[in-house]
Amino acid sequence: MFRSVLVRSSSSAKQSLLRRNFSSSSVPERKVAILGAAGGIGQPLALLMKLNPLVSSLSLYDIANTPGVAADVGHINTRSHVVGYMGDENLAKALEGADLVIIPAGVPRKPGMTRDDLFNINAGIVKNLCSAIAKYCPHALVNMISNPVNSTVPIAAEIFKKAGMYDEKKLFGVTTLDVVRAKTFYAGKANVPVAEVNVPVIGGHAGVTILPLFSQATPQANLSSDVLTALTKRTQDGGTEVVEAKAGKGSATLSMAYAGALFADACLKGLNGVPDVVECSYVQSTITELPFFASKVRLGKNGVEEVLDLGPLSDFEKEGLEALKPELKSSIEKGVKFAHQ
Ligand SMILES: NC(=O)c1ccc[n+]([C@@H]2O[C@H](COP(=O)([O-])OP(=O)(O)OC[C@H]3O[C@@H](n4cnc5c(N)ncnc54)[C@H](O)[C@@H]3O)[C@@H](O)[C@H]2O)c1
Ligand SMILES: O=C(O)C[C@H](O)C(=O)O
Repeated sequence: MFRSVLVRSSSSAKQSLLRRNFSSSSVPERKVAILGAAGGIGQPLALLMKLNPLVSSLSLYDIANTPGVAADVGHINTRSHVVGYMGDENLAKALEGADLVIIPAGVPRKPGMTRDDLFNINAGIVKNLCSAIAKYCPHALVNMISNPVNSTVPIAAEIFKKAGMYDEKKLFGVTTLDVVRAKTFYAGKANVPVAEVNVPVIGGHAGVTILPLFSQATPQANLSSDVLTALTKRTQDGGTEVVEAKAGKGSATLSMAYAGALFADACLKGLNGVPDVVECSYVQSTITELPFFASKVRLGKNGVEEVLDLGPLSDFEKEGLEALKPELKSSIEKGVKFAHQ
């Protein structure tokens, strides 16, 4: 019985009342689709996006269990209209009209695995979902969470190119969790209020390809090189720290949902014309010789408005930058090759 449109958040009369109320406000209508919405990240991310007043329509898609998630989240008395969709045959409806698609679909790591060990399963999932995006919402921004992000973003780009709709300004690998972690760990060591901390994180999203730039952290603190080395390593290993603590029950979900919601909110603000929205993200880039690279990005009405320069790096960070390039290059090439098989 759940093979077609599944759960509506409230009666159609109530919905049209809501639409009337909001159409008179200056907040544009925005449809956000989450693919993998019933998963460990998908559920709390659905909750956080339901709380975001910039969202008018929330589309929750998964291969299983979306009826319950949509019914549950849909009862929350916030702006958006929630619809759950399940199964391949409903993917088109889930995507049609989406302004932003967030993809946390795929398997997570277990202890002892690298993110690249997820490639064989997740690459195929991402390929299929991106083919559908190309068909049903080619103008949407895409926030890729599924790992290995260093490869899944290039896969998405190639699928979009094949479909003739690739716009490099609209494809983002979500690396916000690295920034969230760098801020938390830095605030602890620098003994400054975490809410005031900013730390850019560049490169990619796996091990040494994650490079926090503590030399650019604000507020600056006089930390020793040993402390900075340890902070860098902890940021690079943050995902593994969670995978090990969860002992076989998956990877970061709650902090990732928070990070995913932050990044999605920034994308929506950019789409809505809010000026000076800057976040780190893994995007098509020319600031290094690598075709995809995470750095600070200014978001605007069409997605990426500007990929910002790296700024001055310490000698330690310069070494880290050179050290990450071979792994990132090979992950990108692996993704590109897969998309053409
Ligand atoms: N970018 C990051 O910083 C970051 C952080 C944490 C996790 N991740 C990655 O996010 C992914 C999801 O992690 P999780 O903990 O939510 O996993 P999970 O297993 O709890 O949830 C994944 C969900 O995807 C769904 N799914 C599988 N195939 C699908 C398809 N074809 N279409 C739609 N949905 C599909 C599953 O049914 C499941 O509900 C993993 O690849 C993980 O490594 C990335
Ligand atoms: O570490 C993982 O496998 C999940 C995610 O990429 C993370 O950084 O937490």
